[in-house]
Amino acid sequence: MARYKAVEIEQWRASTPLSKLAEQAKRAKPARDFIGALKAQSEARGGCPGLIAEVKKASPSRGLLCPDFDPVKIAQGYEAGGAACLSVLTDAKFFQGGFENLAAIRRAGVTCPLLCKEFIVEAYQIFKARAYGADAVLLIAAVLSNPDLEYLTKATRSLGMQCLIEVRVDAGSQVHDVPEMQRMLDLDLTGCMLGINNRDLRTFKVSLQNSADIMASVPGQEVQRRGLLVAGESGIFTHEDVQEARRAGCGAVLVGESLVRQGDVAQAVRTLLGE
Ligand SMILES: O=C(O)c1ccccc1NCC(=O)[C@H](O)[C@H](O)COP(=O)(O)O
Repeated sequence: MARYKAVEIEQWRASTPLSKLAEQAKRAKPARDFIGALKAQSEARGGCPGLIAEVKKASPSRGLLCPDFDPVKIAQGYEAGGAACLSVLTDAKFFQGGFENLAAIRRAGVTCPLLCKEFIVEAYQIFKARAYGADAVLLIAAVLSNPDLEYLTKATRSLGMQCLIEVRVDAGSQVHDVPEMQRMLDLDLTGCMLGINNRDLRTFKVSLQNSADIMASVPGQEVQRRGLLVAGESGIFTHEDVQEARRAGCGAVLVGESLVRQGDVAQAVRTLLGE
C-alpha cells in the first residue's frame, strides 16, 4: 500500500506542485490540538481513554463497511455523540477514502480535531493534509526509517500539526530488527503521540492483547514513564474493549468499523464510551 503511494504522489504533483499546496496550507485555519483534546476528554472522564472515531467507508480486510457512506453525516454524528477527535481515511485505492472528505467535514463546521489517515511516505502528503484541514497526521513506523520519521515529524511540526506514530507487533514489517516501540524512543517525540495497531498486517488478524503486550514490554513501560499518550487502535467493539485498552495503559482508542457499521453513529459513540 505504501509503495503504491509513490505512484499516486507523482500524479498529484503533476497537477498540484508542492509550492501551490504550501500556499494553500499557509492559508488554512490554524491546526487544532489533537493530543490535547484526547487528554482533556480522558481527564474529564476519570481516566477513560479519549476517543478517536474513524470515518471509514471500506477496508482491505473487511471490504465495504458502509454502503450509504456520507462522511459529513458520520463526522457530525461522531461529534454529537461525544468523540474527542476524528480520524478520516484519505486513501482512495484501498479504503475508498479521499482528501475531499477531510475538507468537506471541516467545511461543515465539525470542530473536533481531525487526523489525516494516510500512508504517508513524503512531506508532500503532510502539506496536502494541512491544506485540506487536517490537524494531525498518521506516520507508520513499519514503513518509515528513523531518519524518515525525524524528517516527517519535523515537517508536521513546521505546519503546527501533530503526529500519531503507529507501531505494531508485526515483526515481519519492521524496518529494523528492534521492536518498533523501542525505535520510537530514539526520536524527538515533541508534538507526537503513539498508537499501537492491534491488527497484524500479514494476516489481518486482530488481538487486543497486542496493546497489552507492547505496553508491558520494556519500551512500553518507558513510554508510559515519559508520560506519552498512547492510543490502542483496531478491533475495539465494546465498552469493555475500551476498558481493556485502558488497563493496558492506553489513554486513547481509535475505533472505525464498530462505529461506522451502526445506523445511529452518535448513539454508537455514547455506548462505546459507556454512557
Ligand atoms: O482496516 C484494515 O483492514 C486495514 C488493513 C491493512 C492496514 C490497515 C488497516 N486499517 C487501518 C487502521 O488502522 C484502522 O482503520 C483503524 O485502526 C480502525 O480499526 P477498526 O476499528 O478495526 O476499523
